[in-house]
Amino acid sequence: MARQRLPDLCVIGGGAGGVAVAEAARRHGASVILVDREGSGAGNQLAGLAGNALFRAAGLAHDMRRAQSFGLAAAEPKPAARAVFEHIRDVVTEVEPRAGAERLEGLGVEVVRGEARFVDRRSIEVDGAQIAARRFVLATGSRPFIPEIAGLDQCRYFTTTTIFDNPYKLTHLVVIGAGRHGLELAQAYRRLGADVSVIDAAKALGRSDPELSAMVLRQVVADGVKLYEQTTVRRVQARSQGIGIELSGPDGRQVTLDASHLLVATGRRPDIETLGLDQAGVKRDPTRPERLRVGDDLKTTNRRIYAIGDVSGGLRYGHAAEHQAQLVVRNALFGLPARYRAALIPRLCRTAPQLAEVGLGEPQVRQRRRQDFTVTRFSLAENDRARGDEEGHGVAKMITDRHGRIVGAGVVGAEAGEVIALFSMAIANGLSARHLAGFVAAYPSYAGIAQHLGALHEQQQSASGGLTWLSRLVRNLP
Ligand SMILES: Cc1cc2nc3c(=O)[nH]c(=O)nc-3n(C[C@H](O)[C@H](O)[C@H](O)COP(=O)(O)OP(=O)(O)OC[C@H]3O[C@@H](n4cnc5c(N)ncnc54)[C@H](O)[C@@H]3O)c2cc1C
Ligand SMILES: NC(=O)c1ccc[n+]([C@@H]2O[C@H](COP(=O)([O-])OP(=O)(O)OC[C@H]3O[C@@H](n4cnc5c(N)ncnc54)[C@H](O)[C@@H]3O)[C@@H](O)[C@H]2O)c1
Repeated sequence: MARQRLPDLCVIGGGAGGVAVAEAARRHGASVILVDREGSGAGNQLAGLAGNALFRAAGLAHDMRRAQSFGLAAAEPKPAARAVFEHIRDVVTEVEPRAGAERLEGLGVEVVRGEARFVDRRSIEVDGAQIAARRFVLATGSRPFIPEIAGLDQCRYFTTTTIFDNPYKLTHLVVIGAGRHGLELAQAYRRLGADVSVIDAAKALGRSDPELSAMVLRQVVADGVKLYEQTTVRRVQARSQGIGIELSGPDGRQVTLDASHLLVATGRRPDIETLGLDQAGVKRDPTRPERLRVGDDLKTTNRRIYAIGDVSGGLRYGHAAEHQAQLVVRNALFGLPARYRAALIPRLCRTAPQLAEVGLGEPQVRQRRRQDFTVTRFSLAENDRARGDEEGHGVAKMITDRHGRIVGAGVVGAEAGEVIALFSMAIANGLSARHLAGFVAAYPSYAGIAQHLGALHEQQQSASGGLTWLSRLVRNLP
């Protein structure tokens, strides 16, 4: 057995979260070993980047078709599957080195390629070599969850990551799972010319505020995606040409779809099975054993081992993993308190229109004591930038507590992912609607939506009594 090493931190997994921990810890002078089974330091984040390139191509195709609304001749984009695939590959290849092992090594991180497995509470084994460390950070991400569907194991199907490796034309893409990933991809491939059907056993975009998700679903269906909700996939069958997919609808009606390709987008699960966690004393969540038991301080049941990013079982976003990385480094290196607040993490669905949410939504508020909260709404048709861009179909909602403090927001519309950042910052800093009303956004801009919501809230509060006595007093002054 090779000699043991004892760094300050050993990070397992070199994706979004692991790389962020390693970088931050090195900046503070800590010794860091990062172990990754691919050795690349890329993880699933490149899938996000590939998605972005695909959605941009799909957005352009859509704009070409609707160019007439802007006084230009509309044109059918004639997408070429291979050219779109090459575009996506080029974007990823350009960014990849920034996440790569060489850059980390340049920063002084020791990168070890291999599969990590705990041998006891303080050490792992990688390819026969043992590494003990003062602290470990689990950042192994997640893997696709593949449901048990009769015949699925006999079929070729894409997952939300492998679909980007496909250079061929998708004639009829059937997507199982209408969560965020399934719908984003369904709409994009539809706009790039494929026939697309999406099936969900429950409600499409069921994690989001239904009022907001309904606006997205309307557009996705208007684009020509066929949506089957509350529908079970009974069996899939590989045929000499394509795949047959047998469905059973909410009314018990049976339908068979003829697909050229199948995408399984039924969610993901933390990647923990091969880590030997029992040896390390890291326990699973008893109510959801596919997850770890992780506290707000991001520590597992072994206090020397943290879990961040997808493997921690919370919101699965690159920015969540990076935020958690900063908290862990503060705690592990300096003993500073770290408390992860999921309420600060923007949740973005990159359909068109985009759907972005942060903190509490209206459905959660309704479940709580509703009188303690105010929901302020603003139609994007009132925002001159959205109107000018022909993007007026949308709505923004802000949730405030009884002191006017912002506790949540949701936006459907163009650039929703940018607008939501203002609300995320407001929540992080305990700001209230008054602060939003008082900031100045450029005209015309989508950022103005946040300012308008703040101003609306203030007007509504003053109309309901708060400031009326003051205005009466001022009017009566000589
Ligand atoms: C298709 C797709 C699109 C997405 N789009 C977005 C987006 O637009 N915006 C966004 O914020 N998020 C997006 N996400 C989510 C985002 O990619 C993840 O939340 C993020 O990458 C999580 O970071 P992580 O560090 O937890 O895991 P990852 O980035 O997945 O990294 C995990 C790493 O751990 C390694 N590993 C696993 N097990 C072991 C082991 N035993 N030993 C050694 N190494 C191991 C893996 O090789 C991998 O490199 C997307 C995800 C997918 C799948
Ligand atoms: N508001 C939010 O909290 C929010 C919003 C969007 C995205 N997100 C994040 O994005 C992550 C990834 O989203 P995702 O789309 O990969 O997963 P997901 O879990 O959100 O969606 C998976 C979908 O697949 C469906 N499904 C599962 N098994 C099925 C089956 N056998 N047949 C048919 N349908 C089936 C589910 O009903 C669900 O709608 C989420 O886990 C979450 O972290 C969160």
